[in-house]
Amino acid sequence: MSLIKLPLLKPLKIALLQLSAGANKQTNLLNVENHVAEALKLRPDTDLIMLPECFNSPYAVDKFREYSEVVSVKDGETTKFLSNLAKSNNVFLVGGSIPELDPVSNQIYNTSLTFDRNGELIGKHRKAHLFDIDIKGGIRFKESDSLSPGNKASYFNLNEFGNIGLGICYDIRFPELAAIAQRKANAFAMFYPGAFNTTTGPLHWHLLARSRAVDNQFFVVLCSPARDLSSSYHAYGHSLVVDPNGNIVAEAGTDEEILFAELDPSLLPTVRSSIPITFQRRFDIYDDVASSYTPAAN
Ligand SMILES: O=C(O)CCC(=O)C(=O)O
Repeated sequence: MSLIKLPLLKPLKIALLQLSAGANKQTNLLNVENHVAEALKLRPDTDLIMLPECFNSPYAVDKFREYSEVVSVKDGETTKFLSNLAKSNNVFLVGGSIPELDPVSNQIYNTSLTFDRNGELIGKHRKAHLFDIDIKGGIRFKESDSLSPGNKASYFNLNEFGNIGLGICYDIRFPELAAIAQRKANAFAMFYPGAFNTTTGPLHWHLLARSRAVDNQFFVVLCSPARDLSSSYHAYGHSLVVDPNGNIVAEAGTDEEILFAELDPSLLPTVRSSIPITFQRRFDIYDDVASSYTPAAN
């Protein structure tokens, strides 16, 4: 079995900011700015900083429209803020997610924006799978009451570090997005800003992160909000970094925290030659998956 020829990429040093977000947007943005400064004080050689899902607003279906903004480096408050933050600190920034207002359709999306070191917007992902669940005695949440779904799988280029894929939270339950990033973009990692909760977090958070890592033999990075028991939604916390072998290499607790890790892409060829599933895929026998029937929900 031959080794896949991956270009020699640089290890990526990352910092995940596990933060809580309250009702005041300016306070939330200031909290981000302060934690970016703190992360870079602790580790000045950090290449990339990642924020959680919904870092500038409460995570609540009835609040998304009120907090939504257009995505525009010129006119969007949070887009401008993130762009300046990336540029002034000379870091890549995976900007968690924000409620986005599409000024043409008037629809709201749960959208993640990624910036390069010059503050250029290099990636935008609209959450493709909306979190509509109803667990008796657990949690009921219906994003589709106010949000619309995005309609594409996303992957971006981080210059000398290579390509990453990106999904948002519930997107992690659909292995196709990660597989597309690996197959189409040769991504070395999948990033998911994600706000699991105290019901589904203990059930599936680690399992899903490790599954996507093992499926694709790449890194999986999850950045959660901190848990805030005074808010209506109790985020799980436990921001996580999983290596291409499915090992958890860094994990946060439940409070606000900065989690550091290094993603070394030289691990990928080693893992892929040891257990060669990446080369053994049988697309000749599963090429009709996308067109197969969808069972009715009820
Ligand atoms: O999939 C889950 O259990 C949680 C998903 C979620 O909280 C979200 O998509 O925001």
